[in-house]
Amino acid sequence: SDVKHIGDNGNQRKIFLRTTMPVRDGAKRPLVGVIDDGTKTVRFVIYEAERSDELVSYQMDKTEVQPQEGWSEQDPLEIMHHIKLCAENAIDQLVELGYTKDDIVTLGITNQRETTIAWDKYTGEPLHAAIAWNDIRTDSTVDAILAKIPDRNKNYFKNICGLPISPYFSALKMRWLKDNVKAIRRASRDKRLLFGTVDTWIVWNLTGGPQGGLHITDVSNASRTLLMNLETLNWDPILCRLFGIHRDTLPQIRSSSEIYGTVKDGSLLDGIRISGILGNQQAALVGQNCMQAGQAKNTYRSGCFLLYNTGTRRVKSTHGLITTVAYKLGPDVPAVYALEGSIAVAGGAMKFLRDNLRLMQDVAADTEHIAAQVFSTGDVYFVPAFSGLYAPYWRKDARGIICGLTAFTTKNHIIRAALEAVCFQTRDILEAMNKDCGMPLSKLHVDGRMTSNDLLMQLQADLIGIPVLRAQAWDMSTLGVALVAGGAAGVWGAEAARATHSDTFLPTTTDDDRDARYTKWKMAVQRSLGWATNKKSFTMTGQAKRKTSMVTQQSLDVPPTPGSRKSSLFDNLLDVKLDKNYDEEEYNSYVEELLQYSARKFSIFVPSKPRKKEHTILDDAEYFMSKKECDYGMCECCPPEKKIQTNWESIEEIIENDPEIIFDSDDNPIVVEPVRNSEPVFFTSISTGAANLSKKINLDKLPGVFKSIYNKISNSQLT
Ligand SMILES: Nc1ncnc2c1ncn2[C@@H]1O[C@H](COP(=O)(O)OP(=O)(O)O)[C@@H](O)[C@H]1O
Ligand SMILES: O=P(O)(O)OC[C@H](O)CO
Repeated sequence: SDVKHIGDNGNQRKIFLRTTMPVRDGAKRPLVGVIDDGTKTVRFVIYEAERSDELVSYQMDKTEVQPQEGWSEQDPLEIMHHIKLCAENAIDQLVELGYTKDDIVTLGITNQRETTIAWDKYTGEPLHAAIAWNDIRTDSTVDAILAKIPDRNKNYFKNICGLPISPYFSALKMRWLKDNVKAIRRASRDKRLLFGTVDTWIVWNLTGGPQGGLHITDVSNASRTLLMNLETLNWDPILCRLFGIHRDTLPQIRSSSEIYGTVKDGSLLDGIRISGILGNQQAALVGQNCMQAGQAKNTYRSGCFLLYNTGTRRVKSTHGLITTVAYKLGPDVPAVYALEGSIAVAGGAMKFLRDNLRLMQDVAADTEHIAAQVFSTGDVYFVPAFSGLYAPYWRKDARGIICGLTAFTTKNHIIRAALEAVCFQTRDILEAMNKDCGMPLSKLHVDGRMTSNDLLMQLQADLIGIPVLRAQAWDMSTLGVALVAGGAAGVWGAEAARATHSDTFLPTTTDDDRDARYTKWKMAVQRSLGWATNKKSFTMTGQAKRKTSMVTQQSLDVPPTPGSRKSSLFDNLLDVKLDKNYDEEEYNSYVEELLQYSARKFSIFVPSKPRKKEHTILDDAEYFMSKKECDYGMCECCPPEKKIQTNWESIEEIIENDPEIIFDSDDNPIVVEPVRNSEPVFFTSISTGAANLSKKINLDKLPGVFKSIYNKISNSQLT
């Protein structure tokens, strides 16, 4: 490696450690083709086996449709069309290099995760546009689901599937499709409905579609649906019932690396095997060679996703991260898990500044240059919570803000603040990861198109205080899946050449400096929370008066009689016919037990504050803004000793304990405040099969009936 010191750029001193790229040795090798369906683009990339730099590639942009604010759709047919065209164009380039299509021995597929497609099994026709991962139309679907869950706790099923209930994940999109699209309900009734993430749609079409196409997915994609049990690696019956998704409509879950089948679609790819599937962020983890527990990578694209390999251990995050399957390298080997911090908007903020505010013309060419015109953001902070905040906050009610503007602020400051927002969000994730894993990360591997921005990389190192190692190429996802597909096809050995990093960015700031800036970032985040109330999202999505097939919150007041469809909290759950694989008796007791714990027995612990009839939005805003400066010790009024403390725990607690604003049937806002005054009692011993439910209970408010039920089930003496 040679070391380069690059002169001052603003006040950023950049330090690179450059390693050399792998050298091609001239020998002809088997080829591995990769289909990469991203949010914005489709690519077809071809690798020579065991070589980490791509041989040829071809890319096409996709059409993103936004029929309403917050909605984001894609055309499933366009995805298949682009895959074929990209493959043809990439294969054309092979000829000039002395290869032919027949040298491609196998295919891998990597894809945007969570994006959901529904189609007709017999005609192959999509029944609706694909609902993209970042679409937030399911806001009210989330609320309807939460209304069925004790304390409206979005993390209630995290023990089972690793995820919070959020519009991000596929189950919500499937539920929305069933609730809102007649054709889908009809197809479901006629047993013609198939659901899938994009990998499933692609494989089904490539392997014959209506003529015997394989309806499969891999564990990494399945773990993003909110329907997969992380332990059994299969669809979880309780979750399927909760969301009202029948297992017959879901694909079979397979490993990430095995020969699934052969292309049979009459295209140029006909006859080639398919042997690898990975969600694009998990694929980047493999591509970056973060295959040991304790290694992590961050991919900066439209969104930003930090994955930390935890080996075969499922680490449950208590700090807002999600647990996901990283990969499973064969049907008979154990799955490897990861903790993930998902950031919804990273590069997307640059696109927003270009397209919506017209602050620049070309993101790739202009961002770094413009941001480097100023030494700092001038205390401007930009929280790009366009569709809420994902990890670690999981607040769908957050919205974007730019704060700290003065008459001195220019577009240079704002663009720089957008870059810093990506870095601060990454620090949010690292803080949570360090707490969950108990050991701070010592370096961060990065990739993704945004990493070509040197200023961003330097700011990232400065704001997290550890070295940032940039991968040799921006795209590690296609390399990762080429590796697992090549492995299953026997052409890519485990010890073969993997990607190496090419540049290292070292931190140049002090701890105090970065902590002070981070405190300001947290304050900005605080101000973005609670902006989008349910009322707004209802108006935005035009669903205000829509009747869903979900039970409404009112039905919580009906005492559940297990087995009775009408009074059951899990009304629509019981609507779904029992799968023939279920043991009916076991199943019924399972559901019954869940009902016991999910019904109003728990919900009554939501504080029943007397409703102020005259409550207005302004009162709520006042609440949000009150005492925040003091909470951070940054106010004018507090004694100096308070000001020096920055207690991250308490800040997180404040965020966690923020009130949520909901609206009653007359559209009056109600502030739902979490219980704060009394000590919660924690017990975890209620075992309900796959669901291991635990609940925070306020003993003072515990009614006698609950105590008897609890004592009966848990065989203990709660008095
Ligand atoms: N030099 C750059 N500086 C900052 N942002 C960039 C730069 N180059 C690309 N981006 C941003 O990175 C994202 C590109 O990611 P890409 O991989 O094409 O998208 P996707 O995540 O949709 O697959 C875009 O949102 C773009 O705004
Ligand atoms: O295509 P990307 O890079 O935007 O990836 C999106 C993620 O997979 C969403 O979870």
